[in-house]
Amino acid sequence: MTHAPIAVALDAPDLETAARWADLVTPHVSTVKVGLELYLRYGPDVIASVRGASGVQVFLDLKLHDIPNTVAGAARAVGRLRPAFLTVHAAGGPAMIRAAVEAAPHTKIAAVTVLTSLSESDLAAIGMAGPAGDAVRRLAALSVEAGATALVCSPHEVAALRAEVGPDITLITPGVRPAGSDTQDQARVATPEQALADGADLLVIGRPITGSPDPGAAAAAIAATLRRTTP
Ligand SMILES: O=C(O)c1cc(=O)[nH]c(=O)n1[C@@H]1O[C@H](COP(=O)(O)O)[C@@H](O)[C@H]1O
Repeated sequence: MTHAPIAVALDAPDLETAARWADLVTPHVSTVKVGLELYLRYGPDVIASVRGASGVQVFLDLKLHDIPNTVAGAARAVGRLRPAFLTVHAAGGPAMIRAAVEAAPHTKIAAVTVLTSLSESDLAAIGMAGPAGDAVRRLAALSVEAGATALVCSPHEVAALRAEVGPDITLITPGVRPAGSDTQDQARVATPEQALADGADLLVIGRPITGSPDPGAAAAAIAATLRRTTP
């Protein structure tokens, strides 16, 4: 059975829970994602714990955002753990993105464009020129120019970005919710089927899977809907 192009966000309060979720979902998905909550609590050891025996691909989501020299040092430090992806904020600018790319040559640097939790009115409040689609395209173009080989955007922008950046850039979409499920703190959302049909390569899904009483079954169910979407 092929693994669905899903990165399960292991946003757990403790390592035991994260490792259990990882064990349950890895038969069904390609990737597990370690974010700030786990990494700040447990540090590098968390990567080996969630990779487990399966050797599943690990996405390290630290959303680095600092001056280029500091980001280079941070990317070098975690690049040794060989995550498949490492996130940086595209708003850190081209020199920062390039510094991360050069410091972690074995990892795909994924530039986060506009957080999926932000609405048009949030963009206005922080003084970012919108609409969101335009901001995402602007940030994506400068990220790719700076050497990023992956981009994080919402499912709303993925079709336009695919047309803009071509087939070789990995497009990653959080803000994914199965039809009828709670959007929680996400603002720009779509279903897994829609995100995939619009050109996403990897769907980041957390609580719809990990909040389920049976995360393995939830991951398998979403994976099955994606198999029906793929031509
Ligand atoms: O970089 C990310 O993964 C990310 C970027 C973004 O714009 N929005 C976003 O939700 N994420 C992450 O994707 C995951 C979404 O989780 P759920 O909302 O529970 O599906 C969380 O771990 C977020 O940190």
